[in-house]
Amino acid sequence: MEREVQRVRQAFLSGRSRSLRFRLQQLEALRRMVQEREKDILAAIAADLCKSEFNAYSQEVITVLGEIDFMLENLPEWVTAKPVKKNLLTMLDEAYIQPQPLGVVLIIGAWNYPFVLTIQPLIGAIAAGNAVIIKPSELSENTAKIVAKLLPQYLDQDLYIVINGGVEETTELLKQRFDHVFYTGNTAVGKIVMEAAAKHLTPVTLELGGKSPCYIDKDCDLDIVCRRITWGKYMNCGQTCIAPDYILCEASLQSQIVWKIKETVKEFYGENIKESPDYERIINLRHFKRILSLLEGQKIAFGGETDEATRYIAPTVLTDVDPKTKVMQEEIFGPILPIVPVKNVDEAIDFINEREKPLALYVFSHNHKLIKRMIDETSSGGVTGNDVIMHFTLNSLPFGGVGSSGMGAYHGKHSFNTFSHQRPCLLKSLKREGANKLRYPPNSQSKVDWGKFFLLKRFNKEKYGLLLLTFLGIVAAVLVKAGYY
Ligand SMILES: NC(=O)c1ccc[n+]([C@@H]2O[C@H](COP(=O)([O-])OP(=O)(O)OC[C@H]3O[C@@H](n4cnc5c(N)ncnc54)[C@H](O)[C@@H]3O)[C@@H](O)[C@H]2O)c1
Ligand SMILES: CCCCCCCCCCCCCCCC=O
Repeated sequence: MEREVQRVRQAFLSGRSRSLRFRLQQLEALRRMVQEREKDILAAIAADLCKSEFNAYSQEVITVLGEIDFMLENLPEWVTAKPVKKNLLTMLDEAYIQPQPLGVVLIIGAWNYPFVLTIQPLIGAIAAGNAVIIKPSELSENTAKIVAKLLPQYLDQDLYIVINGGVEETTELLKQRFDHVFYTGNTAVGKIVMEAAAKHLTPVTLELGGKSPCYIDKDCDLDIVCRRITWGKYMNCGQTCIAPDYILCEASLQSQIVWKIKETVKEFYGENIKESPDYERIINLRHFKRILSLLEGQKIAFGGETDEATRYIAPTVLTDVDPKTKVMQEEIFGPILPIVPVKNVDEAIDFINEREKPLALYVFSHNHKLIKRMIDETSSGGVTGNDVIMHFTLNSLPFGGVGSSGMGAYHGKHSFNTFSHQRPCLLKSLKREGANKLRYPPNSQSKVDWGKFFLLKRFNKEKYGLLLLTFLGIVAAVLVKAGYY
């Protein structure tokens, strides 16, 4: 493992990943890979999650292609140095921020959307000029294999490598020194990743999970609300980090919600859900059994059917759920939707704030003020009002968690920033030494007074203020040079 990381570091030190031209070429090659090998990629995702080609394409491939195009379009502007405002003491100097690659980045992918959650961070890391070691999740083994097979056929083979394996390999990898670790997965492993990275003072991005609440106000169109929630909850069989985990609503709405979700499930997946090409399966037996254990002692309003051989769990809704029960203590990450009755929006806000900060928050209402209030008085990684999931699709929004749902963010420019160092640069001249005498010892009250004036004085009319300051600067420089201080 050490040798592999060393090889990638040597490739980074060669400097070839840094030029804009090279980054654009690699991103174009990645796009070609996705387009030319689309069938292989979709087949691998299907084998891992029993996902139809249509679903895999719209949930994973579109996002990846959109992200590459967005990078190609904007990268030339992002990589350029950005001049910054100056003060009087640096008026004649050059001051700018230069984004630079961090170095060698480790990306640990997740299994639930095994392609997009591995490749989208890779796009950001390449765009920022880094070398990358990619560790796909071994739970989605088919996608892991196809990623390891295809990437070297299209990308630089020393700068971007794939290492496959499980806990043992990840543990070994995490002993190495990286310049950034980007991990997507559960909170417990997130802590392990952060602890290992801390040994090298390596910064981390942790894309974790949590129980994302969904508040339904009584002032809303329940037909539409239930259709949107049904889509987001049962997509990928509930194995979505930002799936609505549970519903909070007034008790009087509960039976209507149950009925409308049940009808929508029929509309989406037909009478025989098992036969629907749009309904996925649970990734493995361990997760299947974990999800089933969450049903114990619950009132099942509909659903609950299971088949261990195919790891099928039907779309399920639970009513009058006691917040103290197991299903409300951990992230469900499966097709079970508990409804917890609350008295009103105040109680819903308290309920959310008494728990760990979730990755997403959903609130449905015609009342825009109520939505804004929910946003103001709670915290979560992201929010979608009057819909679910969709904030993930907008690459102008940073995607990430807060508190126990994660740290850092990515997508679009936010990925570029995550994988870049914003290097502050100030380039001075070796001339004009007179002005510098102001800060050299021996110090004096008049030097301090001039320093205060130059560095703290604010002028309303910036243009004229700056001219005046420049003039005063020259006077000060002449006085200092002439030995008046
Ligand atoms: N924020 C996001 O974008 C995002 C995306 C997908 C999933 N998630 C979260 O991920 C969670 C479910 O997925 P999961 O794959 O983490 O669940 P999981 O419990 O199936 O985790 C298994 C993964 O953890 C690794 N692992 C286990 N022990 C380890 C150790 N000691 N050292 C290193 N690695 C170890 C395994 O190798 C494997 O890859 C959910 O909480 C979900 O919300 C978040
Ligand atoms: C054919 C219509 C296209 C609709 C696009 C819908 C995109 C959904 C994207 C879902 C991706 C969710 C990733 C979540 C990451 C965490 O698990």
